[in-house]
Amino acid sequence: MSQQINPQADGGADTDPYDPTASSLADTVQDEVMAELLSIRGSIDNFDATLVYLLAERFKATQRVGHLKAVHSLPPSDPGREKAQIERLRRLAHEAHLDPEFAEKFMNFIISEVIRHHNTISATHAESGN
Ligand SMILES: O=C(O)C(=O)C[C@]1(C(=O)O)C=C[C@@H](O)C=C1
Repeated sequence: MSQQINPQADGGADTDPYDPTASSLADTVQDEVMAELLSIRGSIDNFDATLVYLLAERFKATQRVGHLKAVHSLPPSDPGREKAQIERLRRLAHEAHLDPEFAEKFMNFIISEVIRHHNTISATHAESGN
């Protein structure tokens, strides 16, 4: 349960400097409490790794959109699409008992980064003379 997903992500080399037991609490917490904390943290580590892989895949897809938009001289942002995405994600968040305000802020944070990437791709494309 507390095992990492994809423990061979470094190609199998035994060089991962990550210490899943790193903590500033060791001296202040009972052993049993620390054991339970570490067990829960094992799950948190797996969720965080999954989030990173999910975000990497999402950014791969949006990079493709960025190239398509640059080639066809389309604007980086699409407010109509964003409005629909945010409304949908707020609904999903509500169903999932996640704070819809947080879901919206998180989505807007990601989209603003995507638009920054789109602008970079567009500028590079323009420099290369279309
Ligand atoms: O679908 C697009 O047109 C995108 O550029 C992707 C994306 C997104 O990250 O989902 C980003 C910017 C747009 O304003 C809308 C959506």
